[in-house]
Amino acid sequence: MASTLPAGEITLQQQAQTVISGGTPTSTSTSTRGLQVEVRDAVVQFGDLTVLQKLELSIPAGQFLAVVGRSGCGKSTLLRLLAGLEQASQGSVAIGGAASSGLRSDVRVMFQDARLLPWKSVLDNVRIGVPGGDRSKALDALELVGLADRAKEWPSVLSGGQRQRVALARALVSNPSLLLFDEPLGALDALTRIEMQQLIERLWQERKFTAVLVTHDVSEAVALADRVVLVENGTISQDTAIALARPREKDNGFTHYESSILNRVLGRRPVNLNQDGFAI
Ligand SMILES: Nc1ncnc2c1ncn2[C@@H]1O[C@H](COP(=O)(O)OP(=O)(O)OP(=O)(O)O)[C@@H](O)[C@H]1O
Repeated sequence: MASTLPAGEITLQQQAQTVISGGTPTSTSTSTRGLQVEVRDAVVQFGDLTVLQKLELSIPAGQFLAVVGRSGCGKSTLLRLLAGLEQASQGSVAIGGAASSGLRSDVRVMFQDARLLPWKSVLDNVRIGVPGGDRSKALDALELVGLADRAKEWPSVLSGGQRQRVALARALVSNPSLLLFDEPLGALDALTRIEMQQLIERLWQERKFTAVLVTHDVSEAVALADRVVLVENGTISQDTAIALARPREKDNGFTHYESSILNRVLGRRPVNLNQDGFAI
């Protein structure tokens, strides 16, 4: 039967076999090291629409990078390019020094919707992400996200935040070296969102994977990232290193970064802030 899905879309079952599992698992190693990412002159087009235009981006191993920008600017396209789900028509993408040619077992993606398989238990959803469906590793991953006691339940009885925790466990269970987050917290309430941010930050610090977070929320980007890049007109138009200690407080330094990036996203003139965080 011909597929009725739009181009580029994949079924839940295919996701289970590809994005979630990252292609054919090749390793059960528990040691994680972040992968370096190099994007050179990348062009991505959909028909007549050029979404990424000679984009250059270099991410050192282990860095936490956030990608912000207006809706439709190409953030998810960039993430999909790194995941091997899109191909550049020009330019190149190298992950860990190797030219990217599709899905890799050491790269995982976490999306805004948890994309759990409804006919599988919480535990079995996490087992999808690990070579051989290793039960004890899946339980360990559920423990990491605080949901080991829900292992036998169906995804349908979990809250939205709990489903995202399961998705995080599934992304982490094979110890990826590059974890790509596409607005994973966008649909969560404010408190759950902060808890999930703290969880992601803690796991990133412990596991030392390279993280790329696409988010609409500049505050979230400044809270989590070592560096925030703005995508505009198909390329990186602003690149800001966030020199703030962790865990980050919403103090004047935080507000300074947040306003400067937000003003640029919105195309406003730069605002200088006094030491109390007020515009001058
Ligand atoms: N598979 C596709 N086929 C055709 N057009 C596409 C495809 N994927 C993305 N686009 C188009 O590319 C542009 C960038 O989309 P993308 O999802 O990368 O933006 P975004 O910055 O992530 O947006 P948002 O913040 O709203 O999620 C949009 O105009 C979108 O319609």
